[in-house]
Formats: sequence, C-alpha cells, structure tokens
Amino acid sequence: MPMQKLLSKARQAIQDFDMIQENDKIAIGLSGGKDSLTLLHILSNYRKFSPQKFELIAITLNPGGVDNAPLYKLCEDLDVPFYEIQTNIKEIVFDIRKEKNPCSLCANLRRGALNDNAKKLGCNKVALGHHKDDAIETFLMSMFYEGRVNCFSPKTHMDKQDLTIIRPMVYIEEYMTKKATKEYNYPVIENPCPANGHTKRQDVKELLSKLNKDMPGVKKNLFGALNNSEKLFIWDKDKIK
Ligand SMILES: Nc1ncnc2c1ncn2[C@@H]1O[C@H](COP(=O)(O)OP(=O)(O)OP(=O)(O)O)[C@@H](O)[C@H]1O
Repeated sequence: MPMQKLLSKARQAIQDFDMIQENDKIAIGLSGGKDSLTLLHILSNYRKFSPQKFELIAITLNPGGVDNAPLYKLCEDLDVPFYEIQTNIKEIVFDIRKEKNPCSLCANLRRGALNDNAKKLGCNKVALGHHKDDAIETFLMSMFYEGRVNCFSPKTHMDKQDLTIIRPMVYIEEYMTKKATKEYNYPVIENPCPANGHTKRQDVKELLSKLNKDMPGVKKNLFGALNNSEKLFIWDKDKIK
C-alpha cells in the first residue's frame, strides 16, 4: 500500500472536515494495533507538507502488563515524542467489576484516560485510528443494538475538556491498514484483551463481509448513506402529519 494513496485519502478527510489548524498539538492514540500504527505513519508524513504547521505526540495506554518497547523505537524513528501511560484498566474491568460486557466499560476508561493525558501533555486534539469500515460497522451496530441511526463523527469537540477528537482515516478502508502493516513491517503489539475477536463488532464485520459478497456495493452504499445527511429520510411524525 503506497504511502501516497494513504496520504491522499487522509488529506481529503482532513480537508473535508477541517480537522487540523495551525499550531495544533495532536496526541495520536497509539494502541499498538495495525490501525493506529498506520495513523502514526500517515500523520508523521502528512506533517512534512501540511499547509498548517502542527505538533504531534503519541500516547499509549498500557492496560497492564504489555511490553510496548517496539513502539518507543518506531516513534523515535518517526520523530514523534512517545508517552506510555501505565493504567489498571484490565484489573478494573475483569477483576474488580467482573464485567459480562467488558467492551464498553473498557472503551470508556480508555477514552477518559487518553483524553486526560492528552490534555495534561498540552494537546488540543486527539487523533484516533478509526477507519471507513469501523464507521460502516458502527452505523449498523447503532441500528441493530441501540435502535437508532448513529455513528461517531470524523471531528468532535468535547466542550467539558475543550479537546477536539479527530479521525483522519475515515476514508481509508481496513484492507489498506492491513496492507500497510505488512508492507512497512509495523511492530504490532498483540492485543492482550481476552474478549478480542469475540465481540458484537466482530459479528457485524463478518455479516457485512458476507453481505458484500452477495450484494456487491453494499458497503459503498452504506457509507454513502452515512455521508448524505440530506437524504437520511426518517419517519418524522411532525413533518409527515
Ligand atoms: N491502549 C490504547 N492506547 C492509546 N490509544 C488507544 C488505545 N486503545 C485504543 N486507542 C485508540 O482508540 C482507537 C479505537 O480503539 P479500538 O480499540 O477500536 O482500536 P482498533 O480499531 O482495534 O484499532 P487499532 O488497530 O489501532 O488497535 C485506536 O485506533 C486508537 O487510536
């Protein structure tokens, strides 16, 4: 996967949603997974020719007991200051709260810790590694499991913390992050989570992949629907009556 193709898609999303401003200090949430490693690589390159000058750092939250040494080395090579934060998220989720559905608590704790640390380190933005397939899956999951039409936004301002969350990879398909990981030999850190791979998201991912084989274009159309807010016709009783 040539860096040029990744950069062109990221640049388009950054421009479409006005994600980066002059003098931003952006913290990349670096989990050590393929997606945020791709994001780190993209933003460290984008920084070189971006019309807006901005600063980058990477933050990794260690849920407990993970060896993140390879991430130090990569960030050094890419000239991105790296901060590893030790947390007890694993202990809280599995030993203290003994969660039956651990994913949402874990995601909330990670989000909170990432934002707090970004703020402490002087950042005004946090960049996350969500990509196009994540968006389509989230869009469907919200309908399937929550009964509402919803998805995360490419850019969200958190008023309470005065922090903006950006997702520069929303136009990048997951297969591209897989290809980049192989091609550039990213040091992927094994996800230590016991729930890894047995999640609702995984079920929806598999369903979508099957649907896309039977009905080619289904993913493209779902992404189109997400981007076409004017045509998101909903049964609004007040408008119809
Ligand atoms: N432990 C962590 N430390 C820092 N950032 C994180 C961590 N876990 C998740 N993030 C950030 O939140 C994003 C979404 O988290 P999620 O668990 O859904 O990851 P993912 O889709 O599997 O991506 P990745 O391949 O980067 O792990 C990640 O792409 C990353 O930017």
